Amino acid sequence: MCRRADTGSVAGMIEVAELTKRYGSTLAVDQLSFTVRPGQVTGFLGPNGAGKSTTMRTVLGLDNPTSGRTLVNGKRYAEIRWPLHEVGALLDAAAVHGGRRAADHLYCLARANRIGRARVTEVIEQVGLGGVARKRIGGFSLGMKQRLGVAAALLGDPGVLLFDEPVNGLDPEGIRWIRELMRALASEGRTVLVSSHLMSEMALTADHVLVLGRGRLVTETSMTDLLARFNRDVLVRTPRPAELSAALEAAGAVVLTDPDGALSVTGCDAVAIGDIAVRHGIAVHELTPRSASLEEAYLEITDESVQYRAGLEGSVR
Ligand SMILES: Nc1ncnc2c1ncn2[C@@H]1O[C@H](COP(=O)(O)OP(=O)(O)OP(=O)(O)O)[C@@H](O)[C@H]1O
Repeated sequence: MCRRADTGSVAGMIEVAELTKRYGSTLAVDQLSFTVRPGQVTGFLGPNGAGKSTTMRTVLGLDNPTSGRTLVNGKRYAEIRWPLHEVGALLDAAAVHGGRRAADHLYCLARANRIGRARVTEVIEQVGLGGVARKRIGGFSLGMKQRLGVAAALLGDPGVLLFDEPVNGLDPEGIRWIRELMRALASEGRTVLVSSHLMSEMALTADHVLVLGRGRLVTETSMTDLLARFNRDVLVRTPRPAELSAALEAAGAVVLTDPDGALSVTGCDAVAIGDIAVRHGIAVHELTPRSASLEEAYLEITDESVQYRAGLEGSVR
């Protein structure tokens, strides 16, 4: 069961406030603010180099902000007495000591956080590594290392979890396992923040989405709203295209005629198009709302951010 820190209304929350991180002349994160809430999977989306890992590393106290702050359960990471009990993370699964045995790696972490050996056995079983617990990590596949990383993240039964690109390099079975795990953790009331550069991946896992572009928050929305925003047009097939086009245009729609005679209609939804056709006594053989693919939608959003920034750089500053 999920343990909760006694921190009032901020329990289970990740708060990023006005976070800026520079590496020399590189502005990795730029005045970034958002809050991640419990009980849902929050997707942290953005192209490579957008600043997702840097933000996560800062939340986990592995990097210091240039300015601004990050809080978990209302505290800076460094102020959390037994961190694994409050926040678990899977960052770079490959970054483990290959000479160690899997169980010993987890015992070390457990001891440092006052966690008993029984819990180590429990998480090893939970992630499906029971059969290789005494084996050296050096011989593990990436998928097994990923499972070991997840075991480490779950060790203290934390209410807040961060996963950085967790499906990278996994086989289909491993990918499904990670997705189901994240959904299960959120349904237990935990806060789950997961980064990805793939919109299609997020569509299958996330309830809520933060989109990052060049270190800035480009958009924050529910996955349902994001999908709805990218309804593109309605495909209409009719034996009387010229008459239906005229009727639709008279109602304010924009109508394009495809080479095969089908109509692409914007500015009018499928229901309104159907009603107009009936009013004019025109038969309709197909009426299909079309939306941009998720990847197209994502490219459109992140592209907007690039243009916006280019515009800014060329203006008042
Ligand atoms: N330790 C570092 N030193 C110098 N520059 C860095 C460092 N870490 C990140 N950066 C730079 O900061 C920017 C943001 O990188 P970051 O890894 O946070 O992005 P990301 O969205 O996680 O992308 P990716 O999916 O490729 O990891 C990039 O330009 C990157 O090159």
